Amino acid sequence: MESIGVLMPYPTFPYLEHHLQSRFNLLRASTNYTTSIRAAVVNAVHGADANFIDALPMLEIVCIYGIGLDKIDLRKCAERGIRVTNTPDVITDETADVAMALIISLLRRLCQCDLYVRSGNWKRQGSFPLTTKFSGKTVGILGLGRIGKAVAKRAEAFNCKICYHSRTVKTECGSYKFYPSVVELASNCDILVVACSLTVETHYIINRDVMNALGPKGVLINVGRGKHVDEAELVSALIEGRLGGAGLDVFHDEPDVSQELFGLDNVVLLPHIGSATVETRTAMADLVLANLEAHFLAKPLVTPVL
Ligand SMILES: O=CC(=O)O
Repeated sequence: MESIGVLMPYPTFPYLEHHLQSRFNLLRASTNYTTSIRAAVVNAVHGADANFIDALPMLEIVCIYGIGLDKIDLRKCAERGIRVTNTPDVITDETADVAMALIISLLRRLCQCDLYVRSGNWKRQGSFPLTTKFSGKTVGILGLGRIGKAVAKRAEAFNCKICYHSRTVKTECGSYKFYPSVVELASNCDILVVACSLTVETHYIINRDVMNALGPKGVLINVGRGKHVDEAELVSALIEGRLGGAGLDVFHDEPDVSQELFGLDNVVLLPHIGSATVETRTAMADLVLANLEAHFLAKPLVTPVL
């Protein structure tokens, strides 16, 4: 397979680059090589749009090093008969762990606590102000797919009540209460976790009405995509005290983050680290490699999208 041209348009993870380089003809920029490129490895954040795909006439497969499909022109891939794979399952635990970390950091104000100790304020000013308990709260989950279910399982271990809104009722999750709308879900939970995929239907699904329904004591956690949330409305809701807090791993225009959020005490902001551990990124890379090899050996793809 050493002669097969595989394009990786931007750096990802040295382990993946090393294995691609040793097994394929790894090309890092498409210029001048377009006709020899038969596969592309992209991440979920930059994706593969119509221009990218059009520039590669011999492209047979797009392997996403990630799960989100919102930046991939799936219609164009389908038209051209280009196969698409992503890396589901292996990122579930990690992303759910980050959701839990955001909830606890936000409610117990762990970032401020850390600063309190480091700055010497503990010694100077005494005990840190009281915070909010997490165990036993009601957790509402938007999107009860793999990640949503993993968040629910973790929250159950904290004696939380679980409710959700999804496209369909999940009969296998009978102990979780289903709400037919996001506003109803938000009205009936303390913590709302966004764990659905970004589609035309879920774009800005967290709008002013949802934030108002969640209310001054409610908190929003987003481990999905920034564009699930109307970020300008979120800033207003937090500043005006209509929403209690937000824990965000994803933003509308990453890596640009609304500056107003920096000045707020009731937010925890992470740089899109849902799957960012050595263990998970290695498992994701192994899946990319397995899909590429399966494709070029004419075997069934391991995790096909198309
Ligand atoms: O956000 C990350 C992904 O979609 O893999």
